[in-house]
Amino acid sequence: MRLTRLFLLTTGLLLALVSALLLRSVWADWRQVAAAELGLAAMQRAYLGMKVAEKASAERGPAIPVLNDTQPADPAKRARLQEFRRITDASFDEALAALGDSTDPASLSARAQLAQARQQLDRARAEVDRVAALPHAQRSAPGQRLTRAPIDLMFAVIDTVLAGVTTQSAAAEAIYPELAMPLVGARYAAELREYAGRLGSQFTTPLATGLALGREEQREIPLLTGRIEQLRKLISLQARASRAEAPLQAAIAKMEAQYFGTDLPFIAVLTERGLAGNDYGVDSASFVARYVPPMKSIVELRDTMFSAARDAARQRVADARTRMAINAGLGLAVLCIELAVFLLIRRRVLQPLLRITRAMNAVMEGRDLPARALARVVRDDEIGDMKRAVVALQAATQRRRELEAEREQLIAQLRHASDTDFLTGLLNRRAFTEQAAGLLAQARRHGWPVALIVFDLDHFKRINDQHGHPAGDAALRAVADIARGHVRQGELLARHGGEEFILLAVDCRASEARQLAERLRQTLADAPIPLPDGVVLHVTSSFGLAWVEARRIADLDTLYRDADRALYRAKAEGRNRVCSAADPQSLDVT
Ligand SMILES: Nc1nc2c(ncn2[C@@H]2O[C@H](COP(=O)(O)OP(=O)(O)OP(=O)(O)O)[C@@H](O)[C@H]2O)c(=O)[nH]1
Repeated sequence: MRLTRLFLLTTGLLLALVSALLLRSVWADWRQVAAAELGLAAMQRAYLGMKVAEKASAERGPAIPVLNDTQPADPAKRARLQEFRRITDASFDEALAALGDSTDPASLSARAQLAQARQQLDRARAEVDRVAALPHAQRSAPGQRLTRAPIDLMFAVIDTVLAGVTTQSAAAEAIYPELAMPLVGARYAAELREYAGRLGSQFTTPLATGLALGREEQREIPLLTGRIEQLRKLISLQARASRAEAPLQAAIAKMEAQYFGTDLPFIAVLTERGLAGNDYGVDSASFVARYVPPMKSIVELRDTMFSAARDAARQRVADARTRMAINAGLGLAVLCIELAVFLLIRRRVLQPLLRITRAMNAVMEGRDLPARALARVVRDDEIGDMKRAVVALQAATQRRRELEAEREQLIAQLRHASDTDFLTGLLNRRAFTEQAAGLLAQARRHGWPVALIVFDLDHFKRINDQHGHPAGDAALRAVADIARGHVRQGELLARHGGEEFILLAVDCRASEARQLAERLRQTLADAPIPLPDGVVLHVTSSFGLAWVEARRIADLDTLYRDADRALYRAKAEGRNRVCSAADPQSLDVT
């Protein structure tokens, strides 16, 4: 696998892994936050339920005077009842609004219980109004006790509301088991407040009507007192078991002093009096004024317990949020660092390595290095070392290539020099012999006829003698230049030695060879040759021609011998002419 692909794969896998871990951690933290918030919301709804119970309970206070009102009715009493009803309704509305659209089982159940309680309250209020509208004589007739039934209906409302409180409180306790004590304690305190109210209610009608305690009151008072004592013990047990903190201890002490220290003994005295006759020693209003205020200590205890639970739950929510933020922050930081490391490795190692690899390939293949590869290397690490090594390698390779080129050039020059006649620039005899062998072999292969023309300047010695050796050299160069102009592609022209030249032509018919020799002879004879001293010479040349068909090609020496013989004849026959080797058929020039 390529290094880049492996790196990308590893990077992707690691990033995916870290992201998955981060998401999992944040998700778990988020669930904890959500659960803590849900528990806190359930707690607050339970508290609103307790407030509903408190307000609905308080509504009984002004309902009793209305039920026992004489005629004509006192509008102030009814106005007071309406005010209390409004407060209860507002409390219901608030509790229902707090439940909102929540669809968790506890909220659904609490909503149903609150709705049921409200219906019960509506029925109870209707009953209060119905009974209050009856003639006073009918309501207060001994034995009728019509005024008690609506109050009993109102008690039922509180039972339903408190059931809803228990539902919400249990939902909160499930999330905050460690807060069970303050939550259960607050619930007990709410119940205690209710039973304290009910206990008081047992006296308001007898006090208002001036009657002794009836059978119902005689039955209810011990039951309620017993329940109140039971709740008192449960609350103190809860507080003791959880080593309640100072504010809670103070609230319990205050309740002990105020409600249990003053109200309950007061109730005991009134009960005794109510059982003995109808001389209670207090009227209804002063009973309420004396009995109700100490009950506030129960409500305060309830609120103290609830506040303790709510504060702890809020702290839990805040802690869970902080934990989630820290974990998410740390996770993100790890992700960013990982990404940065990957990018750094890619930029500082992988990409330079790729560039170096490409550069090395270029060096190996003899290509030019990319400009970036040759840029000044500033890095002082292993990658920098590698880059410098590649640049040095490239420089060495370049130098080697230049040396090789120089050598090749030198060899070519040497070869040219060794093949060339220094005076005329034509092939020398050695090179001619070498190349002629190849040309003859080629002619044999292709079935070409071959012609060899040897020509020699006439009386050249005289030129040397009369004009000097340099003039002879100039004449030789001039003749070579003229002869070069008659040579076609594939023909070989050389200075054979001294003032003798040689020309080998292949794929050339005998007549063409003869014409070539004649044309060259004529041209040389006609050409003026200026000498360095200003004299213009005319020189003639004698030609010997040997021509042979392909099938009869022997070797160069044989061909030369024939041509040389013909040259000899040309000299002998008077010079400035072309003589052919004896081959009447082939040299039949027309
Ligand atoms: N200037 C010069 N002369 C050369 C060179 N090579 C040979 N010669 C001269 O060429 C002359 C050849 O003379 P010969 O062999 O007698 O022939 P010729 O004078 O041309 O007479 P024929 O060939 O019989 O017509 C000699 O004097 C050589 O010195 C050369 O490279 N330069």
